Amino acid sequence: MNNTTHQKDHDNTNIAYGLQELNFESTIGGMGQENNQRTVPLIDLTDFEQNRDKIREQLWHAATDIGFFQLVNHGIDVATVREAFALSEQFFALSEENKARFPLKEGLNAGWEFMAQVRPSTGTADQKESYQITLPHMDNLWPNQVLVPEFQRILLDFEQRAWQLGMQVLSCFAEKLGFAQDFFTQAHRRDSADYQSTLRLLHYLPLDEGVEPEAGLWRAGAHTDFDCLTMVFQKTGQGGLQVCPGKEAMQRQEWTSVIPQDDIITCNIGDMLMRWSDDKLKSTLHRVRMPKPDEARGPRYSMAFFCQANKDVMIQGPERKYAEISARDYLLQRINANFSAAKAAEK
Ligand SMILES: O=C(O)CCC(=O)C(=O)O
Ligand SMILES: [Fe+2]
Repeated sequence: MNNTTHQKDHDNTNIAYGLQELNFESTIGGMGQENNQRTVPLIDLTDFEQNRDKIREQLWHAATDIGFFQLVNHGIDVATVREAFALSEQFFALSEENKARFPLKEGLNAGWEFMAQVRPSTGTADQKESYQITLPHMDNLWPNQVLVPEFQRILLDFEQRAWQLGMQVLSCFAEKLGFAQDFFTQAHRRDSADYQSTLRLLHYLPLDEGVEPEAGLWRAGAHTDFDCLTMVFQKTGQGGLQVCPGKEAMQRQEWTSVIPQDDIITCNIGDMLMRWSDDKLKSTLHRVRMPKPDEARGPRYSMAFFCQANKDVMIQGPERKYAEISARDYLLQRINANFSAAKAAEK
């Protein structure tokens, strides 16, 4: 097989994969029903190195089964998490004019956007705004010391801590997949210009008093994540995240609520790691629903850290189930697929 044909085969595989994902996403945007019998496993990271064997098995079980797990005693102090949340709230409280000084850099996951994310599953914009930090692309995107004092210093430190914890979790998956323990750490090097892991601050908009939201609106429409591992920091009492794990749940459109807590991090596997693990680790569909009439109508804040392999890293599982693809091309393909689906939904 010559190089060109070989390349074409790869492309076809990738396109087929993308379409399959999309068809599936566009059928899953409805309300469905709740099933709160299922639970998301809670994994205690106390004395991680001493307990590595046990923790590795617990992580693997959760990630190959439901694709979601929660971490407790994870080493990021709750005061540090609250400090980051406080800065996030200060940023989103700025005037629109001030926030608009830090516009999202298209395709780079850096900067501020307001209701700009349209999900293929729903065809509507998520009822949220976000500010994303992706280290190589932050020129002109940091609010200064007058606008939000200490924003840059504290959030850079927080990003580093989140990265470190993410790499710790990924080291367990690396071992189970037969890779070196630091395999994913090398693939997510923070000092590289190809780094594309992202810390995203999220502000889901409050509901107007006495006005019921239109049907079909979501704080975050049903989706799977593109990355390897997502770590979501949430606040006690600010619920809404729901997961739909596996084929059976999907057929019945059954959604299970995740209970948020300040000192717990909710994690999920993304599509990139699912592919990298030859589909052993599960990237599970999830969404953030609007508050019900009897629930608090205030804003919801969360912070998500997305571990996305550096652009130049080649992705292929130990069993070579899928063609090799660079992390750059993989993400571009997923983003483009979403973009065309959003366009199609507008028509
Ligand atoms: O805010 C949350 O709880 C989840 C956010 C999420 O799923 C995402 O940003 O991909
Ligand atoms: Fe997500």
